[in-house]
Amino acid sequence: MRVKVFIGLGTNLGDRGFYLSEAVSSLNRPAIKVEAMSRTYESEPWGVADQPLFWNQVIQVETTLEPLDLLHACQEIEQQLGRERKVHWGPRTIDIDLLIYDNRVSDSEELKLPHPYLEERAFVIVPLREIAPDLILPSGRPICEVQGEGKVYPLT
Ligand SMILES: Nc1ncnc2c1ncn2[C@@H]1O[C@H](COP(=O)(O)OP(=O)(O)OP(=O)(O)O)[C@@H](O)[C@H]1O
Ligand SMILES: Nc1nc2c(c(=O)[nH]1)N=C(CO)CN2
Repeated sequence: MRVKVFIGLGTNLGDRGFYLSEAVSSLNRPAIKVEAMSRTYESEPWGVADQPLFWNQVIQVETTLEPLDLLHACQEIEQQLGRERKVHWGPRTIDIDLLIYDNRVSDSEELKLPHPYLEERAFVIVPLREIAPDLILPSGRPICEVQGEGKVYPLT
C-alpha cells in the first residue's frame, strides 16, 4: 500500500541548488514516487543564527516503505551528498527530514513523527502550504492559519 509523506529538504553549504536537485532525484525511485515539489525558498537560519542562508524545499512522495526504512533511505542520500553531523542545527550540505508520514505518530529518538518543529519553522510551513494549501496539520490546525518563525523568500 502506498501512503502520502511530506519531506523537508534544507542546505546551506556549497552548491545549494545542486544538493536539492540531487536529493530529490535520488529519492525518486519505484518505492518512493515524488508526486509534488515546492519551489526553492531562501531562508534565514532558524535556531542557530550565525551560519549561511539556507535553501529549503518541501516535496510530497507516495511510498511503500515503512517510516524507518524511508528514514534510512533519506540518511543514505545525506551521506552520499557529503553530509557531516557536526553541530546540532548547524551548517550542512543536505538535510532530509520526514515531516508527516500519513497519520503515523512516533516518539523514538531515531524517528519523531510528525516532525517536532514542523509548525515553528516558516521554512517548512511556507513551502508545505504551496504544495498542500488545504492540509490539516497533525495538530488539527489548517495550514493556512499557521505562520512559523523566520524569513523565507521564494527564489523564483
Ligand atoms: N522526523 C525525522 N526526520 C529526520 N530525522 C529524524 C526525525 N525524527 C528523529 N530524527 C533523528 O534526528 C537525528 C538528528 O537529525 P539531524 O542531525 O538531521 O538533526 P538536525 O537536522 O540538526 O535537527 P532537526 O531534526 O531539528 O531538523 C537523526 O539521527 C534522526 O534519526
Ligand atoms: N532556515 C533554515 N534554518 C535551519 C534549517 C533549515 O533547513 N533552514 N535546518 C536546521 C536544522 O535542521 C536548523 N535551521
